[in-house]
Amino acid sequence: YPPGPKGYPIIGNLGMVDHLTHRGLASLSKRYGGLCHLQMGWLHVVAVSTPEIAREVLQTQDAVFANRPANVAIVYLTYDRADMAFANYGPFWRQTRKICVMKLFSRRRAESWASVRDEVGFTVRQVMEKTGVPVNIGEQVFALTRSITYKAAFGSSSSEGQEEFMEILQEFSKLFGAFNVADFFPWLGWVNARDFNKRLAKARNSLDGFIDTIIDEHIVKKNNSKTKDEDEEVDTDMVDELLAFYSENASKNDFDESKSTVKFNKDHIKALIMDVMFGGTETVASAIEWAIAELMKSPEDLKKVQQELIDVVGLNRAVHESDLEKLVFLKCAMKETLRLHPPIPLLLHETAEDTVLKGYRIPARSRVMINAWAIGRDPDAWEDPDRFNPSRFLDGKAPDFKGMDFEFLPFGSGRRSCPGMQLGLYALELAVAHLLHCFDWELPHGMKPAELDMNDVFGTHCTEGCSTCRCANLQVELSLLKGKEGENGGVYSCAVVSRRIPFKRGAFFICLNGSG
Ligand code: HEM
Repeated sequence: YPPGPKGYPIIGNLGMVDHLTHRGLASLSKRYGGLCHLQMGWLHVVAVSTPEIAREVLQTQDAVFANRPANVAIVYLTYDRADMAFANYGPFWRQTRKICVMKLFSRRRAESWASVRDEVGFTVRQVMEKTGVPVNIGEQVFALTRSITYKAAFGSSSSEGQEEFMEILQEFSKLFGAFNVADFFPWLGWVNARDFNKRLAKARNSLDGFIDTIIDEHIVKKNNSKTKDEDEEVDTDMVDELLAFYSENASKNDFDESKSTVKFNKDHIKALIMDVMFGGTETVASAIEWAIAELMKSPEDLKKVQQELIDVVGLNRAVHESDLEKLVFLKCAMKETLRLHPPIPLLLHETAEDTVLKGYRIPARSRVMINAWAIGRDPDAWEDPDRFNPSRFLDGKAPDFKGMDFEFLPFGSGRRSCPGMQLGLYALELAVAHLLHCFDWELPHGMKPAELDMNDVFGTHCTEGCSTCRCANLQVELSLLKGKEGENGGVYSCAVVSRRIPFKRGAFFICLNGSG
């Protein structure tokens, strides 16, 4: 195996589970090199932290590394990987991805969504009402991207039910990241199986209850519009698009590239909608928030972006989509933000078979974590890597994020790269352009740019706080594995959960003390 810290018998490096973050793995790579191996129970974990090895994984041996790892909760909550993000590489994934890229994620389609424009306009009006008082940009933009994806999925006029849906998503994200012994020791699956499985079933039932009704309403609408006028143009949402492929009894095993037809059942539609909600909400919100934070910290660059907006758009009208292509410096600032703060800092892949990488053995079903965050700050690839400097992208030879430059991977590269890139960039650029064009910003309470806290928290940023972990930023959830509730010596699993970030990756730990 590649070099890595020595582990204990049976549990291996499970005690280092808190190192499975972009920062933790970057620090291990300083010690063990760009390819590092950890043994987490039965699970082999391989971390990749250099552009050169990333190229080998995402390009040279792309097919071997193109599966996705999934834990017990993910398999159950995605209807046995009936979605695109967690489906393993194969005919089902290939055909589903083709349809999603053509029908759901194209830039042309995004631009036709009134929802992006309307929601950005709504956010601007909300900020306007708060002129003179501090605005919580993070909360504001998370609400924005939540609304964009919700309306794009279910219909542009509906915000009814959004809160209920977000609560369901929140429970999903807690379960995706909850510590489950079976993920590390499959033969210990019985330890907390009953309670955990009950929670999983409850969460999936809530989603079924919510989306099945929406799908049924869409089917009725589709049948009615057929009887009215076949050629009439109707405003379609993602459910409408996917229903064009609907067949009640479709099965994943029907997917065969020799057949030209593709059929989805309700589970596929639900799982694909969840991909969009998880993939497209927090990623874009986090990028907008970091972009504003970095520009607040760098007033010279902020001034340049605002001057460009004045030159291109003027001050007598709002920014329009067609302006975006001309906003060269703004685009550079967005690239620089994604370099320093990739919203998905670790690309999670899994090997389909045994392979050899840089002379080391990598077994089948290894979890491969490509550290896009560390690679974006690699001192061999970037000059002054930790400095926010959008001008570095003015040079035509600067790396691009389209997937061919392995030192810059905010959207990944190769087969599993982000299919929502165009859509994500569109929402990101439009939102930042509007916020900087409509308002002058300053830090609250006389704070100086140098005092701005630019630390990040891996995976979760809880807005609720929690007394249990004595840390105001994290909300943790304990579930009793052994012993009595509240008594010392009881063994708990303790998952860091969050209200804000739907996709939590790996930041969990075990408490061995009943008092918490
Ligand atoms: C700034 C915005 C975004 C960023 C930085 C981003 C980044 C990423 C990254 C890094 C991956 C994984 C690539 C890999 O494993 O190699 C990914 C996958 C994915 N993204 Fe995005 N994303 C963004 C926006 C979106 C949007 C708006 C959508 C949908 C509406 C979306 C849907 C997906 C899906 C479905 C996948 C899984 C693809 C697959 O496994 O085949 N993303 N994204």
